[in-house]
Amino acid sequence: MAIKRVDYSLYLVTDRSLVPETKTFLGQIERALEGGVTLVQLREKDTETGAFIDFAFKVKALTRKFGVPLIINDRLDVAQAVDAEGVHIGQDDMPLTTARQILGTTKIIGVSCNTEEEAAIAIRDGADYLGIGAVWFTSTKKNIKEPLGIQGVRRILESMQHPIPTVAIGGISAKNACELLEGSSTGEIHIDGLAIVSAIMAAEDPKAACEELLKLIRHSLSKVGVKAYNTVDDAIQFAVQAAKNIKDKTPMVHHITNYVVINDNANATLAVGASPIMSTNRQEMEELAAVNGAMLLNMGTLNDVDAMISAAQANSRHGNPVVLDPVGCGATAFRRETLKRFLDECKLTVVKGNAGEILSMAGLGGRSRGVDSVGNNEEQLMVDAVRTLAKQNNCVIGLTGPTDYISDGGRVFAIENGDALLPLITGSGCMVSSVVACFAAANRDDYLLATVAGILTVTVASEIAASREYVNGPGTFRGALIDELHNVTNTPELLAQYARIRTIQ
Ligand SMILES: Nc1ncnc2c1ncn2[C@@H]1O[C@H](COP(=O)(O)OP(=O)(O)OP(=O)(O)O)[C@@H](O)[C@H]1O
Ligand SMILES: Cc1ncsc1CCO
Repeated sequence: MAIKRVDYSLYLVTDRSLVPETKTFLGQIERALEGGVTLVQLREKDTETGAFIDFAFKVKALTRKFGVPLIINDRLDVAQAVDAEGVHIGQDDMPLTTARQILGTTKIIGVSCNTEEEAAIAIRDGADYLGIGAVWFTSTKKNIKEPLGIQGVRRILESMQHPIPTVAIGGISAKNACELLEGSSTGEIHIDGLAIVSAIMAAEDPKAACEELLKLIRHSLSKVGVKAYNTVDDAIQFAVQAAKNIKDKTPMVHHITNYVVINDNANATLAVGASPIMSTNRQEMEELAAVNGAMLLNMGTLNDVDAMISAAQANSRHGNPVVLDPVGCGATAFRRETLKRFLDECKLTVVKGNAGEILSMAGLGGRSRGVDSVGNNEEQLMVDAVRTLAKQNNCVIGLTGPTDYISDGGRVFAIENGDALLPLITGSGCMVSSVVACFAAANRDDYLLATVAGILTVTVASEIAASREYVNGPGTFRGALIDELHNVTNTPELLAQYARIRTIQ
């Protein structure tokens, strides 16, 4: 997946032996996903490799649909075969450093730890998260050492000099979830989520069980000071800092864009403080990916689609965000097929299109007219489209128009900024995508908020540009827009001053 901020809150660890007789293993996992689990670890101890891979593909199809990362226990080969988002390894499994060499930096690797020393070594060797346990004795794991209890978990948290995300595991249920989360918190460090086996796998109704657990976990996490980054204030603060980060990091943003907008895209990229490179030559894709901050693909004037796909894949291998602008994607069979290839063959971080394009992607076609926006539509339709597409494609979806809607499948933001001159210049949407790519390049911790920040920057800049007295139509506005992209990102407090953002539940 395009790695977004990983939500460790409710982490399902599977165990097929616990599934009630009247239920199926896959059905239990699907119900759990419906109930909101935020991460799934497939743990198969006695399944033959072929059968394990077959089953893992089925689980991957489900986790992909729900936009949840899939982690494979112990078996790197299976994780690679199904392109899972990561692996979880125990102390007796393959060493972390070897696993990292094999999987690279873009995959999540979690490590089980039972002591302060094990935690320190896993952090030193680059684990993405720790599974701390067993907290209590449990029927699902036989040969466990002395259980840690709540105080043992707390001791490990206290010992962490460079904290990374942690989940607790072992005997956890709705009965002890809050006590564990709140009791192990040190005030500064807390566990980020709970890994749960039997309370979900053996449940008669895993969906209801997960909903209850998630409510308890979220409540306790907010008590120990976890921020969800889902308010308008969060988005605005993020945007202000994110603009500064572009200027500090000056990331390179590789564009394969259309020939109508190419110069405006390069100038917009420079104006916000990033560095554009507009190469289309296959021979340098890999080398560029190694030094690149983000990749932008734009479908406006499609030429060498294979080169675009290999460039996107090279960037994903290097951990770079990939932004797609699906220009006119519903207009012709060729564009529909090309979009499908991008979705199937690339790991897209953000897809940003106008209303017609995004609705067409959501199967609500017929509303798309060439590369133009359809104008006003029901808000609910737009919100459902961005949220569902984000879940299905495991990425952030941005839909632009008079109001812009952005979702990562959970959170949804609406932006009301923007001047009516924007749709009168060709490629204003393409410029938005370029700027989103710049924000994503320099702000990799939350791609939803980076996308909000990118769209906000262009729309605020457009309002300021339109108000300049020398602007008297689309031509002068186009130049002024580049000026104001530069000014707004040099004084990003303007974003906070002008922002008209809403959250949608
Ligand atoms: N009527 C409007 N009023 C204010 N802002 C608008 C309006 N319509 C679009 N915008 C803004 O203009 C920008 C481009 O959005 P739009 O949906 O027009 O893109 P697009 O159709 O993909 O453009 P293009 O294909 O020309 O690149 C977005 O930032 C959006 O917020
Ligand atoms: C007009 C046009 N045609 C293909 S791309 C493009 C620019 C808007 O995306």
